[in-house]
Amino acid sequence: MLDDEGEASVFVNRDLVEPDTIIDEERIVGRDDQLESVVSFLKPTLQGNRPPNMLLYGPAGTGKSLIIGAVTQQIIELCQSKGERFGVVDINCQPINTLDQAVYELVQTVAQDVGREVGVPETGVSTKRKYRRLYELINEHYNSVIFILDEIDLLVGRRENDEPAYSKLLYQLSRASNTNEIEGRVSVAALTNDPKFMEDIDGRAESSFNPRDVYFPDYDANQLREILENRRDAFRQDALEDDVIPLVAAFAAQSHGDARKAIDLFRGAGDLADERGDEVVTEDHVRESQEEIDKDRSLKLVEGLTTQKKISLYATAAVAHHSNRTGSSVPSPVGFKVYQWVTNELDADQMTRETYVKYVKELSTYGLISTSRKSRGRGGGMYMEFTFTGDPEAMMTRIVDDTRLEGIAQQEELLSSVVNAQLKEFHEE
Ligand SMILES: Nc1ncnc2c1ncn2[C@@H]1O[C@H](COP(=O)(O)OP(=O)(O)OP(=O)(O)O)[C@@H](O)[C@H]1O
Repeated sequence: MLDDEGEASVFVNRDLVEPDTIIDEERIVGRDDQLESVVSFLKPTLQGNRPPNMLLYGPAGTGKSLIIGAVTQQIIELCQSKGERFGVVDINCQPINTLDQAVYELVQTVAQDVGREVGVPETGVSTKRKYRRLYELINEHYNSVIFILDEIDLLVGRRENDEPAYSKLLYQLSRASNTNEIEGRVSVAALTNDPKFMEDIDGRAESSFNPRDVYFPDYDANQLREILENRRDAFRQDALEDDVIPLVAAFAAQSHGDARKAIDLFRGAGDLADERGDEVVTEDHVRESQEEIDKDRSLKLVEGLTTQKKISLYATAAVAHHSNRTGSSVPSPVGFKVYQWVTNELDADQMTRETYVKYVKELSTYGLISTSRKSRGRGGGMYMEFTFTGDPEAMMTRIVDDTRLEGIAQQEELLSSVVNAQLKEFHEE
């Protein structure tokens, strides 16, 4: 039974190992160059000039949000001391499907920051009106503004063959001060995991956005170790066995040097010790916690997906699994063809190719799939290539537990021949 005294915990400040906690600058490790670049790009704001736009790119968990967040926070404070208002309008594009929704999200973010009504309905009015409301709020409340668009590459929009939504948004926002729609100074910082993001941008958007690049490489095990050392005070002084931090860092370094994963594992090991009533976190807690994370990740992922995302993932895994070719990477055009075949068989709705690619790319944030962009050679255009980090067949089995896909699973041979016919066609084109 619960009692008043409660169990002693290995943590004294668990917040420090929560991924969304904003940390002080002295806890930031190994990002001096990036900090310096972002500071130098944004400095003109303090001198009354317009800063350049920026593209912050690099793999997940490498500090992009952290660095831009830390620098803009300082600028807010410095501006405040001069009686000026610097607006930081930060949105994550991952859950947003259309340009219209993105603009609405921007209006909402500003309205909340300045304590005003949103002032436009979410649906039933034009995107233009939403832009107008956005500019109105900004002009009334900020002297200068930065838009931070996280996971920008996932804002693709819905219409096939149309300019992607991210391209339109970047175009509009980055020219809003030239057209005097925003009276103060404006800059746009786009954050992405995709190193070749700019290749997909429309020429018009490219020239108005025209960003300065800041690259965020993976952390190595030493840097991860230092990041964790700097948060050691999340735990009671004597609560960590010596090998815990190096082991957590080593596990995280294996999965692409992602600091978020390191912090999650660090916290997970502590939680496990607490659950068991152990006073000290040991290597065993770390190993078990890592196993739990691996198991949970794919299970939770599949459970939480919408049917459309399940079908997209299933079709992609089917290509990887049934491919007779060496290597199990999946070219997105082939994955999409198989996705179309599966949706036809199921008589389910069919999304556009862009949406299919967006869904599969989203899965890379869970570390189950890695993505890279490929060229088909001269004039052949670009496509994404997906590679599963684990076993694609296990993934298919998980998804089939969703009853609607059982019918497909029973036609394994047919599925396999569809996959290989599509792969053949793709490679011969
Ligand atoms: N250099 C660092 N020093 C200390 N902590 C860090 C560092 N880099 C990242 N972290 C921590 O790791 C977590 C993930 O970092 P962040 O959100 O900035 O990554 P990101 O590059 O924006 O990733 P994503 O592309 O997934 O959004 C955060 O909790 C952050 O505090």
